[in-house]
Amino acid sequence: MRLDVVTIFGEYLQPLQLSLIGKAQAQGLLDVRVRDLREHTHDRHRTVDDTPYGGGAGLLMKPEPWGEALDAVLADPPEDADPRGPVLVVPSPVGEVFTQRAAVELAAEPWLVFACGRYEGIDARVVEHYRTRVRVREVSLGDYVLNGGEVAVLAITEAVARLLPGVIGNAASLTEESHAPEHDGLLEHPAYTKPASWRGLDVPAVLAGGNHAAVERWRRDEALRRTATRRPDVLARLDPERCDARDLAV
Ligand SMILES: COc1cccc(COC(=O)c2cn[nH]c2)c1
Repeated sequence: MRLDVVTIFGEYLQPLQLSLIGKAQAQGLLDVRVRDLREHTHDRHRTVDDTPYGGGAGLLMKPEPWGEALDAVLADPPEDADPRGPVLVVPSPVGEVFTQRAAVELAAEPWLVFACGRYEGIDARVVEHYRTRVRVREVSLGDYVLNGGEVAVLAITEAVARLLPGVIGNAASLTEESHAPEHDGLLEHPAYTKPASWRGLDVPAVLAGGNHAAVERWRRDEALRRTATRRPDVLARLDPERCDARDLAV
């Protein structure tokens, strides 16, 4: 997968060189290219922002540098690019809330381009213009505001890259975690490892009992119970076709 990131703070993306994502790059599973938006300014002060029309506090990112930067990115596609071009991902407080489903969708793309907004955001015409040329997804990590999109890019990139074959050693673990479609998006059950007793707290006996059907039943019950108490919105999405009577009794 090819990832292009356009930003004025490239150093924020350094963590992508570490650990699993760094290893994925070394293995050629990921090709991360960071582009400095200021390379696409031509005034002495390398200006990327200006005051908003209609007044209001703060500054907005000007459209021209973004147009030049994104055109330069699109002019250099990877060999395996989709005929529709990349998905342009714009982290933003006004975006669709990012979910594991979105991570799975983005992980299927050969090419993602991230636009990191700063200040109060990017002139609306940038997204408007690029919607006519590529698929654009404005994505929010949640109902809070960051100073820029870079931190969101780190989170989205990690969520997406770990789904790529070969990035995570044990692919089986991907299907057993919270929000995994294979588990109906439920929250994961509590998990335990040795010792069997710790500070007077014992591992639930069923887990050491060797009865795999009982273990699976316990895990499903706990996942349903946890989801019902902490994320009723997720439980509400549960496909009734995939529940048995006992599921609904929990
Ligand atoms: C593109 O316009 C803007 C404007 C303001 C901040 C940002 C950075 O993203 C976020 O704040 C965010 C992402 N998910 N949740 C919050 C982008």
